[in-house]
Amino acid sequence: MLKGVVSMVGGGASGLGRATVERVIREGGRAVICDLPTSQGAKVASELGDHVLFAPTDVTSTADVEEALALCKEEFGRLDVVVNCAGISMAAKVFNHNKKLSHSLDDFKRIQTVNICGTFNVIRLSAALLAENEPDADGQRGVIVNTASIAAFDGRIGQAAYAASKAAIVGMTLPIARDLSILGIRVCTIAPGLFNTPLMMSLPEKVQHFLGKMTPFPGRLGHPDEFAMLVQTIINNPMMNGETIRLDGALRMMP
Ligand SMILES: CCCCCCCCCCCCCC(=O)CC(=O)SCCNC(=O)CCNC(=O)[C@H](O)C(C)(C)COP(=O)(O)OP(=O)(O)OC[C@H]1O[C@@H](n2cnc3c(N)ncnc32)[C@H](O)[C@@H]1OP(=O)(O)O
Ligand SMILES: NC(=O)C1=CN([C@@H]2O[C@H](COP(=O)(O)OP(=O)(O)OC[C@H]3O[C@@H](n4cnc5c(N)ncnc54)[C@H](O)[C@@H]3O)[C@@H](O)[C@H]2O)C=CC1
Repeated sequence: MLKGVVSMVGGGASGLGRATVERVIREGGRAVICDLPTSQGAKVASELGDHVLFAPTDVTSTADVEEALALCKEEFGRLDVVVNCAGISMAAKVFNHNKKLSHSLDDFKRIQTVNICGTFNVIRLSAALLAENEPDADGQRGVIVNTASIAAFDGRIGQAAYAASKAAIVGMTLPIARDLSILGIRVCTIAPGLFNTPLMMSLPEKVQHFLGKMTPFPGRLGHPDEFAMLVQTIINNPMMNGETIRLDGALRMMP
């Protein structure tokens, strides 16, 4: 049950973030979708009804995130849960001998900026609104769930930039949970394996096929709502804090 819970979902217009918004609404909560102006955020919000708002947001922008938080407070009066799903990916070898090509430094920086700095920016700005909540019997005021990837641990050929960004999210989970514990805000990270989303579909067919066969059980891509189910579990279990949870069907990616 997420009845009455107000959430803000970075990257909520697509894939895992959208599935999270849909589950929050199904379970009686409300949501603010924070996604790019060019995303499907407005369409998704209108399809899901009055309990969902769209805040055009680049998660790397202080002004955008502050505006999204102000909209949340104005329209819903509070914020209980932040889910950071916004993220991008790219693949390139650090040096491709076939093509005599070094990895673009700009591409490397772009991935870190969105995935690490975007996640950090949403956390650092939303903590104040979460902290305004009346504490529950445990003293809890809010929950933050971030999204890493199994690439943080099993990064493949071509995934230096992406894996680095996801390992950083894993690395900052515990210190941020420690920072915010005094306020009663829990922080966890999910490291998904392979899920059937538009981002995954951007992979070359050969890589998708190769990886899909790799998941021991179930031998398939995950359904985005299976990610959202774990978000709900984290929200509902007061003892889950400061940890990264793999959600991957026992997949350990090969090189
Ligand atoms: C249109 C390209 C878009 C790429 C975007 C990638 C987005 C990744 C989405 C991730 C979504 C989130 C998923 C997640 O968090 C969980 C995961 O991490 S799933 C793992 C995803 N896997 C990857 O990201 C692998 C990325 N690597 C590659 O795609 C390639 O290695 C790379 C593009 C970096 C290099 O390929 P290429 O330039 O072709 O290198 P070569 O010229 O050396 O290729 C020689 C030869 O070998 C084949 N090959 C190269 N890399 C791989 C590989 N990783 N797996 C299988 N085969 C590979 C290549 O196709 C050539 O074969 P030919 O027969 O000669 O064509
Ligand atoms: N699909 C998969 O198999 C896996 C995905 N992940 C991670 O899960 C997260 C969600 O991925 P998917 O749902 O698959 O991708 P997706 O591409 O379907 O959704 C990502 C959303 O993030 C938004 N976004 C991108 N940059 C943004 C920015 N600067 N500000 C605000 N929003 C931004 C996009 O507009 C999009 O709506 C990503 O962080 C990804 O790295 C991790 C492991 C596996």
